[in-house]
Amino acid sequence: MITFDAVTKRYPDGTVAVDGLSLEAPTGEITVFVGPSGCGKTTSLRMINRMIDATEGQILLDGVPVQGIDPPTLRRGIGYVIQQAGLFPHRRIVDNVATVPYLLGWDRRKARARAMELLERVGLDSALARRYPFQLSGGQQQRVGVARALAADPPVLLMDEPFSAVDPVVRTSLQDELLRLQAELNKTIVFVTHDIDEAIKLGDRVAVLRVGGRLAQLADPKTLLSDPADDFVREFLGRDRGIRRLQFVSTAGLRLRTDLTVEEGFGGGTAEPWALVVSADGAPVGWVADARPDVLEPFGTFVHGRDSMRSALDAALLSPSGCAVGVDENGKVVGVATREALDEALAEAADG
Ligand SMILES: Nc1ncnc2c1ncn2[C@@H]1O[C@H](COP(=O)(O)OP(=O)(O)OP(=O)(O)O)[C@@H](O)[C@H]1O
Repeated sequence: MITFDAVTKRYPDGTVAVDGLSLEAPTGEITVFVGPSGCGKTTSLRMINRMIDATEGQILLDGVPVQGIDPPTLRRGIGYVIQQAGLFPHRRIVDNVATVPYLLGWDRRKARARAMELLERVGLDSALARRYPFQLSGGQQQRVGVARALAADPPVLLMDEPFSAVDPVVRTSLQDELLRLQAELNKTIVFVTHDIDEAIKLGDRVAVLRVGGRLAQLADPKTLLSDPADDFVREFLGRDRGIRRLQFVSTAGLRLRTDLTVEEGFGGGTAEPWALVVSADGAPVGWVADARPDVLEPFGTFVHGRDSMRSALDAALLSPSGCAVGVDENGKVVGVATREALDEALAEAADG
């Protein structure tokens, strides 16, 4: 656990970057620092590994003040990932990843074997190991950055806007990869971003900071969206807060109808204006309207019980029928969520 205890950082020119910050980043969880530019996120992060020293207050690592630990020893237990990866340009990828093991005096073979294992872990082809950083895409370089930070298996990982220099598609896959890795590794991660969506996706807990380095709110993402502490947090969360909150509402209780499907090739219809055509192996094929039985209309699916209400609503909006198709993990239709059922579930979500 990382504890900030009334931490203040005043730079020599008088700028107060962080002001009386107290919070805990629990072991094995991702704590995200988010806030507008200049609110002290990077300063707070760098005080953990003593790249910057606090002016007042203290930071404790599992109860031990970091101030009392010499920086090289401290940093051995703390991986650090920054924007644009910060790789050494003249070292091959494998040697970039093995940097810390080399510093720790591991023999070359063992360090390289560890690097190769990590490259695979972060989803990189082993053929890339012999390349130099400039021969990799931005997204691949970020993965190498993560692999390098994990090389000595540190219990703590500090990540400073690690994914903000890549395009949105790559960014999403890097975020997914981090969550997958974290499910296996259970590191104590402190992650800095200015992107509230990234914070909500990745954080077990999210600390919203305001300029001047003061904590505006510390909460899990669901609470943040449903119960922002004040106008600043509400504004920072953005306009579609209500919709985004639905990503934390399960579809397990969403009522499905099974009488709105027809088997492909059998023709006929249902008593309703719309019927969902389903293939012989159970996959959805398309919607047909009463009035135009020969035309297949588009559909949207969600995995019932696994995906969120946000996905179900999105699926409904993709189809002129206004209904969302519930499928199982194998993509087979389990039922249809009608507008009424979605309405009911949304009303419940609004109450809860
Ligand atoms: N070395 C320094 N000397 C003086 N002021 C500094 C120094 N480093 C940062 N600051 C100031 O401290 C405040 C917090 O900076 P910090 O980099 O921690 O913010 P941030 O939230 O990470 O910002 P961004 O999202 O723009 O990276 C800013 O006002 C910044 O200008």
